[in-house]
Amino acid sequence: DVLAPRSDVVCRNDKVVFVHSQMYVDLCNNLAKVPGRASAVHGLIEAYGLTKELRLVEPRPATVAELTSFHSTDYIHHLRKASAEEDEEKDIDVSEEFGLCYDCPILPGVYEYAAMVAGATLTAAQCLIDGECQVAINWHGGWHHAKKDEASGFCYVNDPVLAILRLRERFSKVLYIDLDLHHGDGVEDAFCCTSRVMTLSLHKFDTGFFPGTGDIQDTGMGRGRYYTVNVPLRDGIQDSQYFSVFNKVVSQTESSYRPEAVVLQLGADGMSGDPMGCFNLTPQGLGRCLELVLDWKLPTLLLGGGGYHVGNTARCWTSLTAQVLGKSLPPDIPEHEHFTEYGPDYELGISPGNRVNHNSDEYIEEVINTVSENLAHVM
Ligand SMILES: CN(c1ccc(C(=O)NO)cc1)S(=O)(=O)c1ccc(-c2ccccn2)s1
Ligand SMILES: [Zn+2]
Repeated sequence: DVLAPRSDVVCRNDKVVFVHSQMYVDLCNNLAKVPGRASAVHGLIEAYGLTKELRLVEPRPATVAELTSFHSTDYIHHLRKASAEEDEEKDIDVSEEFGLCYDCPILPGVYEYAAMVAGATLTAAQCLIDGECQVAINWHGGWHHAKKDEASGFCYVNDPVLAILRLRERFSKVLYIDLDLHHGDGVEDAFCCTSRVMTLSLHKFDTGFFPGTGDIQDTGMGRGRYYTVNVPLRDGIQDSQYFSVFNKVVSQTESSYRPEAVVLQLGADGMSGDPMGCFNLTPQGLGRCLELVLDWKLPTLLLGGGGYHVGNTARCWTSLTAQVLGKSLPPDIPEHEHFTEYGPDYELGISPGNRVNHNSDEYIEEVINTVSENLAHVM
């Protein structure tokens, strides 16, 4: 049965679902941490003619009931109330209650934004459950730090958790893979005590680096022991080493866990040139990771996440969208509304920087061996 899909969800349509509407892009443009990124991403995907190859599905906002399938009612009600208040009425609420301050300020309309992002990710997950597609994409989702009752790290609602909970209604085992520069702590916390969801995160792990969790010995608790996998990495890692550790760890994870569906968070803040300035990856490196997951032919949900160089994030997610479609793209950025974002080279490719790599081969070897020993307990 190696070739047979592992679940009885037969995909009736091989079109890739791409959740999109202009209103959704506008909302994300204005309220996400990276203003204007949403339209740059969509603009480049459209400029390369990929939207014609995709099945565009309009998002709808998540309901309170859907949001509170993970988040607390108090938190969601507070978010909705605070979001609705006009500036002048609102006493300057810098209370740290619910984490709504500093990195996650209460901006007018932030509730509508968060509910729409969550609704978009749930729309994508539903298409997979209904067998409408094998791959569904929401590049404006992937907000992996939000906790049950707390906004965190630019994340107000944890849409990956909501999607996994929805997928679990249909699939007995769901694998979550997080390739953002930062540890996917909110998703790990949500599922650390269950073996029904396996969370695997490759991320930078270093003293004082946000969020500070995700060390290699954090492997889950109780029935979830060994179903949390953390791959802590250092600054400067490049595609080849990154894919090498990804390939070894994720292949062993898939063969031992045998998931029925996959959620893949593809935050682009590990790209060379990102203002975070940590990893030294290119879209080719993430693309090799994506290829490995797509080869499993499982229902797969692709999400975005971080990515603070607008042009490079659009380059990355456009390249990955083309890869899902099996299309190769011409190297020169097509003329379009956001063309100036791509200067001075105006090319699709991103080259690695010549930065110091703090991941020795010995370190990588040791990480792989430790993770492999832990995975031996997974059945
Ligand atoms: C709130 N922080 C986060 C949280 C989450 C992310 C993220 O991308 N998570 O996936 C990024 C920064 S933070 O304190 O580390 C930072 C805020 C601003 C940062 C920054 C801004 C410009 C250049 C480098 N770093 S880091
Ligand atoms: Zn990040």
